[in-house]
Amino acid sequence: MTDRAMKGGGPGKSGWHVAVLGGGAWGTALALAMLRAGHTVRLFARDPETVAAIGRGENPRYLPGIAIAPGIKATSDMEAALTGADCVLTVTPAQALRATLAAARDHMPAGIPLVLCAKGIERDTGALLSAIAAEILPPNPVAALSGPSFASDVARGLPTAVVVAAGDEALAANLAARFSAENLRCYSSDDLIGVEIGGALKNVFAIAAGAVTGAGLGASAQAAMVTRGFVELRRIGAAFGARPETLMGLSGLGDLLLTCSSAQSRNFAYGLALGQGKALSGLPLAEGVPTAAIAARIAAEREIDAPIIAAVAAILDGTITIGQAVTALMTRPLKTETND
Ligand SMILES: NC(=O)C1=CN([C@@H]2O[C@H](COP(=O)(O)OP(=O)(O)OC[C@H]3O[C@@H](n4cnc5c(N)ncnc54)[C@H](OP(=O)(O)O)[C@@H]3O)[C@@H](O)[C@H]2O)C=CC1
Ligand SMILES: O=C(CO)COP(=O)(O)O
Repeated sequence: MTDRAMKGGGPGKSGWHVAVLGGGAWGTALALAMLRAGHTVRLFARDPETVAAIGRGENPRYLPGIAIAPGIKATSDMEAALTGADCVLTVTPAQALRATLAAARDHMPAGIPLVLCAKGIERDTGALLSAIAAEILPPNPVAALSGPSFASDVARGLPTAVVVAAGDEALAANLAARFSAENLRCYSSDDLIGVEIGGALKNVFAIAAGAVTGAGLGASAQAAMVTRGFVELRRIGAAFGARPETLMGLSGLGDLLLTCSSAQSRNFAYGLALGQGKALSGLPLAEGVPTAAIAARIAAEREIDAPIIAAVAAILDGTITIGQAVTALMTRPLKTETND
């Protein structure tokens, strides 16, 4: 761990200056969580209206009805957000991470940890977010924060558990200790890739779960899809070098349970609309849409058996209907149940 990444570490932690990049639902919720954990927080939002709203103590576009504490200083000035930061949380969508880091690069303090909080795989390249960070900001150690955590729950201070992962175990433990607060319990992990894969792929199955519900396919189909989807998640995880036990944890099974069972999930809600044949334009961010396409490509290229991911990708690009996908999945050759 670098000196900057360790600064002020150890028992009796002192507050950090935390920069949060992204003024959407999750960025705002994490800013509140960081404040509660005893840090000073600057939040970068590219939209001046969001900055002004946070200044008034609200973010009605992304977290309606939730009061934003005055301690959160919002700005559209990247340099002002990053100057003097001890740690940066990147909370723009996965497909925007490259642009966010490029905009931050010239102002990023050397050696401070970057904590990736988006969930996805880059659509065009197949890169995990940690690989993008390492490419654009090689001097900064990288971590990821993931797990079952709806922004509105965290913003309200409801009890939530997440996992903070970094290749450097000591960094992960330091970040987890610093981010934890009364109602935010952060576990640590040194399986960065496992935690990233779990968070990214669960979104694809959350879309599928919403579609199963929306199309009225029944609770049995739902359970079968989530179970077999989890097998696919672990197969792709294994191909990336994720540890199987990581995927049994919060960022994997935990996040699947949450987002495959609740219309509060935007990915589930997207699938629900799809299953009901409703319009999809104008729906909130559904990270599983680009991730389904690239995950299907990765699975095909690496010859990983992932028929549900392939079906979700094909439904989303309009190649097949939900009905055709169900028929294809139900009529695959019978086989022994293998769960790996
Ligand atoms: N919401 C949740 O419950 C959780 C979300 N996450 C993950 O966090 C990530 C962000 O999600 P969330 O905050 O909910 O999304 P939102 O849609 O609520 O907010 C996205 C934010 O990113 C900004 N943004 C979008 N595109 C760009 C860009 N190209 N450059 C700079 N800023 C951009 C938006 O700015 P603008 O308003 O100007 O468009 C907005 O501030 C996702 O990967 C999601 O999976 C993880 C856990 C929980
Ligand atoms: O990742 C999340 C909760 O852990 C949020 O899920 P959605 O992006 O589907 O709302």
